[in-house]
Amino acid sequence: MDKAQYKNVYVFVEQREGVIQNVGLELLGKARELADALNEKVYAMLLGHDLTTQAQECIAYGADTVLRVDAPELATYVTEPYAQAIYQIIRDNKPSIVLIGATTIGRDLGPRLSARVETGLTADCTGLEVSEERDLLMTRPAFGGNLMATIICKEHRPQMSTVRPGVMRMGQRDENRKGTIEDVKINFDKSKFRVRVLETVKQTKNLVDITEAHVLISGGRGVGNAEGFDMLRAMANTIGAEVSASRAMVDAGVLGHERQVGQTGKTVRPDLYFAMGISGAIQHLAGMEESEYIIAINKDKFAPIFNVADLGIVGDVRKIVPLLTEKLKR
Ligand SMILES: Cc1cc2nc3c(=O)[nH]c(=O)nc-3n(C[C@H](O)[C@H](O)[C@H](O)COP(=O)(O)OP(=O)(O)OC[C@H]3O[C@@H](n4cnc5c(N)ncnc54)[C@H](O)[C@@H]3O)c2cc1C
Repeated sequence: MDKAQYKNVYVFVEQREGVIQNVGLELLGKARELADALNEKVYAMLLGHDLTTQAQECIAYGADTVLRVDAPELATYVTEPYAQAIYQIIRDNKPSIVLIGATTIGRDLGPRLSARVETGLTADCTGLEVSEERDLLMTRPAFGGNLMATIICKEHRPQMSTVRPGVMRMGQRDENRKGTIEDVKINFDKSKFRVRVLETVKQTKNLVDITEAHVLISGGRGVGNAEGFDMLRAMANTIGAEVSASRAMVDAGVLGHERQVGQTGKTVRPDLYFAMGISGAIQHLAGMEESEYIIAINKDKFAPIFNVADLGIVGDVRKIVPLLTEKLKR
């Protein structure tokens, strides 16, 4: 493989019902950094049907060129048409780097594409950088989060990576940024289409998205039980916060998995994160240490959570939280 033929950073910008998912914009920000370091360009791959202003959004968030594929086959996500479309783009353009959000869609699409273009894929990266040799250094937790592994795709191109939502910081939106939009036509091989979407049924249960919350009050084993979480909810209600939890409390059935913070839960980056009775295991920290401001309450002054906290309170959450809630109400 002649690596010199491959250049530029490509991002799969996921949209659902026409709405660009934040992870796509976060990846455009990271792609901008990588492309600037390599002196290359950022390409957004935007797939869907009846697309309107989404391509301009991609430019505002850092894309130099948007490759827009607007086709009825791409109206809703189905693996084969999406994989065929991106495969054709990769084959025809030879990108050096391809970034995909580790959403349910990205986790389905990424491996299929990497197999098709015969390259490697590093999943769930938490850090991406360019080495002096211009290779992509893809860092991700390994061995249950106990160490960080940096992986290089030395012999193949493109270098492919998935990144979970919330891990990279979204760049500043600049509506005056200039870029180009190219409409790409895909020659679909419909004989390979094995799946047809007959109906989409929306989840009726109102699931919160803790990654969108500005303030999160997270409880761990130190909060104890459902009653302890009622106390956290009362505090959350006074300041318009959301409640989340460590895995220990999700495994205990106190909160649903959609509210779990950490390596096997969600990665969050709120303005303010309360860690209540959470020890600060590495798998928990992996999901919240990038929060703007962290307040930890723990009765053990040696708890590792205090290493990442901006403000630490050594004491009993069950005593402190009601007092804090009263003060906040006032
Ligand atoms: C592969 C793998 C993936 C994992 N993924 C995740 C993940 O996504 N998210 C996650 O959170 N964990 C995850 N874990 C589990 C993680 O290792 C820890 O076991 C878990 O985070 C511990 O939760 P905790 O802090 O609530 O409980 P503990 O570690 O038991 O800590 C409880 C803390 O509460 C304090 N405390 C007790 N009583 C009080 C009180 N009255 N007032 C104040 N403080 C009190 C204690 O001092 C202690 O520090 C994962 C583990 C593995 C192996």
